[in-house]
Amino acid sequence: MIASSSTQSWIKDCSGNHLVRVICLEFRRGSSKRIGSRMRFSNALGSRLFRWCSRENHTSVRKLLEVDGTSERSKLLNKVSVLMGYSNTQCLIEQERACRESATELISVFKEIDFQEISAKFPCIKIGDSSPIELFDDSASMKQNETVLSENLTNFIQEPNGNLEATYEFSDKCYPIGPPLTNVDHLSMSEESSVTQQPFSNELAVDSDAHPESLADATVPDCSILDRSIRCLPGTTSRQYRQLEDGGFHTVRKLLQHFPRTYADLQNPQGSIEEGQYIMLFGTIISSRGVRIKHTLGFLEVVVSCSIIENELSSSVKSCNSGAEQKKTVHLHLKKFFSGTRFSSQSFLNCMSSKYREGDIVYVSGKIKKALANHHYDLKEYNIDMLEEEEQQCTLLDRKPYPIYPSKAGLKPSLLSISISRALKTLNPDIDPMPHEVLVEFNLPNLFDAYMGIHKPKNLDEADFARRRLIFDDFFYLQLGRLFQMLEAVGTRIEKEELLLKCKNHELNAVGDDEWSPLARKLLKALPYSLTHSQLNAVKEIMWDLRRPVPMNRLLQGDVGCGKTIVAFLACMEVISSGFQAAFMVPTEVLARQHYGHLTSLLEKFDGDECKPNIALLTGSTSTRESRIIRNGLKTGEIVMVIGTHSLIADKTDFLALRISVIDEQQRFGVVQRGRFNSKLYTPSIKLSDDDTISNDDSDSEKFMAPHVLAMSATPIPRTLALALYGDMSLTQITDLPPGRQPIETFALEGNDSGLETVFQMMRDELVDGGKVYLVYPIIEESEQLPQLHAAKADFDSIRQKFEGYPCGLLHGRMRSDEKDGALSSFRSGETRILLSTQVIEIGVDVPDASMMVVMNAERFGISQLHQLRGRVGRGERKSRCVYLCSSPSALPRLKVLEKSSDGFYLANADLVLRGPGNLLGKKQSGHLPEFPIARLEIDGGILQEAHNAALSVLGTSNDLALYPGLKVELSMRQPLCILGD
Ligand SMILES: Nc1ncnc2c1ncn2[C@@H]1O[C@H](COP(=O)(O)OP(=O)(O)OP(=O)(O)O)[C@@H](O)[C@H]1O
Repeated sequence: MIASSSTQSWIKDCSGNHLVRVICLEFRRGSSKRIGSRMRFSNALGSRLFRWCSRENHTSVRKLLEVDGTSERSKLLNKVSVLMGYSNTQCLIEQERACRESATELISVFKEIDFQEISAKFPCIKIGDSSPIELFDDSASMKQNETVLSENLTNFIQEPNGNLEATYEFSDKCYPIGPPLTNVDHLSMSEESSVTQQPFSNELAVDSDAHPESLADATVPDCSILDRSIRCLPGTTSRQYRQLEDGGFHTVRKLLQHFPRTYADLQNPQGSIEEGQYIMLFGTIISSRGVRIKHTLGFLEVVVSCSIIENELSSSVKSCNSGAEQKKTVHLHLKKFFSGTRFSSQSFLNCMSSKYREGDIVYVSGKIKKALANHHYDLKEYNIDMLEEEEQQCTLLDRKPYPIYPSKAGLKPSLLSISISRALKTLNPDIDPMPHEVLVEFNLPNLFDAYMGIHKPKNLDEADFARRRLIFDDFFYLQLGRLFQMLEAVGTRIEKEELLLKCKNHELNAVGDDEWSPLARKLLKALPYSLTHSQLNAVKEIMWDLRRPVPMNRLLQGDVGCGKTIVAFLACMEVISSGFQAAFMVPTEVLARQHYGHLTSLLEKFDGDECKPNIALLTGSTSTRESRIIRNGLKTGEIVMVIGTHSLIADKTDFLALRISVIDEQQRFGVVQRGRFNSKLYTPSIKLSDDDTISNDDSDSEKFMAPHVLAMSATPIPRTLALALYGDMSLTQITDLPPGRQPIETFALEGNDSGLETVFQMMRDELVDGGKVYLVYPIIEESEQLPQLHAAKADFDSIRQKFEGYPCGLLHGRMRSDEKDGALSSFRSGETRILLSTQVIEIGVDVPDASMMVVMNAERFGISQLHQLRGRVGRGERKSRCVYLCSSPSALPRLKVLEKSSDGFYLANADLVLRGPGNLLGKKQSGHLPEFPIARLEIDGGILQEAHNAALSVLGTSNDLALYPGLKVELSMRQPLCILGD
């Protein structure tokens, strides 16, 4: 071992005496501590030396000191001793012992060091700072630690009764994160030493069972503790940090939000054990051995002894007799085989078996493979969780539920469990940013108790209570973020309060139809029907919103065919009447044309030409010339309303004074697309006409405003889902259907030959009766991969032949838009009586006298989608029928749900439960649905509503959250933009 003389002198000069102290202490530790801690201290020493060396650029020393994770601690000490001029560690120790035997002597030597001189010479070296640098990478907390440590050291030097070992012990271990250190900062030395006398950080941090109040003095309230790096967790090795970080657990919060998938019952189950049975038992390791079978094969066998209660019958009989529970002991043999020369070596196997010590309490789960002998069983597919910490063993004895964690990113559940326990110990009881009144109002535990309760419950009720709080948080911050953003867009405090009031009380705000603008009243008059009760209420509510200077953000929701379109048209007329423009965006061209046709036909019925608004249709297939003219008209204000597809939000489409944007089938547009309308600002002072019946006096001060947004959803999303998705939107629901509608008779049949024949007969009857039939297909052309699927194009000829005399049409997404338009208008006019189509008709197609629908391969569609399709019939007064054909009988039970109910909300809930919320919206949309770590929308809707109310009341108290800085920080940590799904 060679080291340059300059290096040797550097080491000697800079810190020789200090290193001697360290080596002595390390050496003493070596004879008293367990392997794990020895390694940790070695690493700390090594890392510190590395740091010194690299800062001084002593590459030769760095090389010399290179130690891998498995190096012996003594090797490292030897290397350092040699560098310092001793022949080995033993020699160093002996020489040192001769002159400094006691700790007092060590102190006096330590005091002899001229720290100032050394610090001046080597500013990079913090004398006495033995913090485990490698274990931290949070630079902020590092700096804090360094300051505290150097202060501590200075204090220590000045403190005559200081104890070097205590200081070393204090500084060498990991530190509790941020806040406690700040506290230490304030402590006088005597107070501090009383803390540091204890073994580190587990004691400094919170005892899991301690009462919060008792800890309040020891910690500084700080919820940011949750977002500290996991590198602050005490007792974790560098390797474990790396593993955890690789698994995505970068922060304490991430760890704590890894919730148990279940809790094991501490009572080993009653009853007998049988082959093939899956068991979960607590037990004690009674032996562990590594056996080498041959050159390349070996195995590890751990035998666990578990005590179980005899089966119920015998137990009750015996307990009657003896008055005590009858227990029997079973032995589980857990074998793991290793192949390859390296892994079958005896030393490797011994090393593996040493991990399982006799007497250790473990939790074993797995499948009984076979009985080896009486009460001895071989286990397969097993998992073994070591209950390493005393606390966990207490849990066992106290019969508390034992949390079982799902593994993640290949991390062992046991590592996760231990790390979570460590994370819990670093928590303060006052990490909770939630206002106390919210906790009281909604009967919730505080966050500290919730984390404790979910990870270390005393009983299942406590776990449940904790879960409720954590679900509440998931929803609360989502709602708070959305509402907060909504308020941000509004100017004054009064407006904000008004907006919040509106969110709370729907019924308060409405404008009677006698107060509507002339255009809206004219449209109402032109309708061949009168509005239903809920249509009327919806319009009144929207009109109220339109008269306010703040942008409306409203979701109009209603079942298929309930008549949402006319509500939106009336809102547009109101805005146009006051001299502004309206945009109506739909997801498909077919729908855009249909709405355009519908509105123009209504406008034709207006008395007098002079007041007819100028409306336009702008879609992807509008010719360049025509779209240029339309865009120009919108820019100059000549065109007051445009109906179209995505082209409406294109950058080149500019409006002079866009005041409302209606978005039909809004869940088909992303949040970003919806938001793009907001960038099409308008100036309230610019109006297209002088006919201003709406007072805008109060908005004079505003230069620009975002347009009102009226989103419509034909997919009946359950209220909970709507709230989660659009918590920032006011919700209006149309709950009734136009009068005269008859329930659609629905049948779910197997699409075999006889099923098909039955359906064709039904079709014939319908056509003879003057009806029109939709035939819906899952695909356009036949597929070799999916031969069981019927295809629209492939079936066209055979259907035409089968129903001779009844003209057929074809409609699918690959047709040109004029062809699609032609197919639909032929069907509408009755020129064709059968329309073979793909699901392009699912959205909004309105042919009121279509009276029958047959859906081929219905198993390919979701329940909500099938309900939506079915909504294409039964839109008039004619009795309608819908048949779902499926290719396999196994799909029938699911389809039968549709036979029983035509309530879109009920079906959407059923779909939500069956498929999960993400799927309900389709792949493309599920990105906009927030992911909740613990909550499930399907079942936790009630808590979502409470969280929504809580968010409203918090913002009602403090619009900008100025009174709740903790909540604001928490909100920013939870990144509301991600929550929004963008
Ligand atoms: N109050 C009413 N009385 C009678 N018919 C009505 C009434 N309101 C709307 N309708 C008619 O009901 C049909 C369906 O209306 P509309 O297309 O607006 O429904 P929707 O809610 O948009 O449904 P979808 O979700 O299918 O698009 C239309 O033909 C419309 O003219």
